[in-house]
Amino acid sequence: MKTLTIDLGARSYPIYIGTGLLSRRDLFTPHIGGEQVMVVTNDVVGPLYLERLLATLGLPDEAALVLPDGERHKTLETVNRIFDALLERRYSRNATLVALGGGVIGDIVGFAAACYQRGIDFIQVPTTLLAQVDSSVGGKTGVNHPLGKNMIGAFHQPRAVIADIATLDTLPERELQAGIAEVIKYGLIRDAPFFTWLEDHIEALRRRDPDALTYAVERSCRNKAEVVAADEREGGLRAILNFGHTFGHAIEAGMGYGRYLHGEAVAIGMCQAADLSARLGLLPRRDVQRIESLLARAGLPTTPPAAMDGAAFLRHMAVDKKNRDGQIRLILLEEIGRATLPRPVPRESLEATLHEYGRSGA
Ligand SMILES: NC(=O)c1ccc[n+]([C@@H]2O[C@H](COP(=O)([O-])OP(=O)(O)OC[C@H]3O[C@@H](n4cnc5c(N)ncnc54)[C@H](O)[C@@H]3O)[C@@H](O)[C@H]2O)c1
Ligand SMILES: O=C(O)C(=O)C[C@@H](O)[C@H](O)[C@H](O)COP(=O)(O)O
Ligand SMILES: [Zn+2]
Repeated sequence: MKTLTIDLGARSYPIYIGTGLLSRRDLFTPHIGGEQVMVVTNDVVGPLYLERLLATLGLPDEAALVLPDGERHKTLETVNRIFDALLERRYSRNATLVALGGGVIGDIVGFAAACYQRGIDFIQVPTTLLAQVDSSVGGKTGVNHPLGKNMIGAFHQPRAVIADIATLDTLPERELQAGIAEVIKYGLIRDAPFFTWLEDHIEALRRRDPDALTYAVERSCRNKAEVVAADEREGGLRAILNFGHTFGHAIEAGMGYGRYLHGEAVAIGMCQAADLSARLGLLPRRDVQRIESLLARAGLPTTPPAAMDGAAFLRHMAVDKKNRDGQIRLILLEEIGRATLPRPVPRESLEATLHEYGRSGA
């Protein structure tokens, strides 16, 4: 097992990465403050891993809450179901929530923990590659609004992240690929040697080679932890973690939540952001091809759906959280391994990228 620490100055918390961790009670107990614990999961992950986790924690079935699966349930209504359960079961301020699942469960449960009685503890137990490399770390929590992705949320850090790589054995291939998109993102924004490593090991990752997976999770978490430690609330540097997301979130909201997986939408968005970077003379065109080629080898889409024309993109990008004074700002690449901070871009260049991808779209 590897242990990383995310250091936020006044606070820090561990990220445990390894196999068999769902059975390691000793990893959980130091991060549970009181006697009341609720494990929140969904109806896909629950049947796979809930019984084992409850046994590890010595909890009865009544300590669990099973929510419906899917991005379309990442809503305030679902968060309210957690509040209902906490209140009906008389959970106090020193209770701990345990989020068992992918990024959707982690974001929902984290947000419920941020709000219930003005904030209770929670532990992230991520079971998708995407959640293990990205969403479980860093404290962004929240839910979607029909008009915009993750529009209602809070920063609320978990007490610990416990990433059991063995849970990835049951992950559907499409979900694994979606997670690889966020892994590739770290190579693009701040870790060129990791990008090269990914070019050499993408097939090993896709066939779930345990060493390759463990290495990718650890290196991704290390990158994320360093960025979040430097800028917890996205005053500056943290925005680079949003590379490709301005386009990607537009696809998720525009197509209807759940039609495109988050990682798929981000993969397309990273191609668009790379193209725009080249148009603006920041990134060599050959690097755009290198990026598209690696994403395609990962089994990811690289062009947007035909239904997302330029106008649809611009409508959704108009509510991006990085906008200032109503102006769209984008993260660009100066080279593979070096991202810019968010910056306004000339409208005609943005429209040229949207037009180019509109023409090639599936
Ligand atoms: N908070 C953050 O910093 C952050 C970062 C990246 C993404 N996100 C959010 O994360 C979400 C995407 O997360 P995701 O890709 O994990 O999707 P997800 O949570 O929907 O999980 C994907 C699917 O896999 C299932 N699943 C989970 N673990 C499984 C397992 N071990 N075996 C079999 N099936 C399993 C889930 O039930 C679901 O059907 C998006 O809402 C995105 O906005 C948040
Ligand atoms: O942790 C971050 O910061 C990120 O931006 C990570 C992203 O991969 C993630 O999708 C995040 O949820 C996006 O946040 P948002 O603020 O753009 O909603
Ligand atoms: Zn993301």
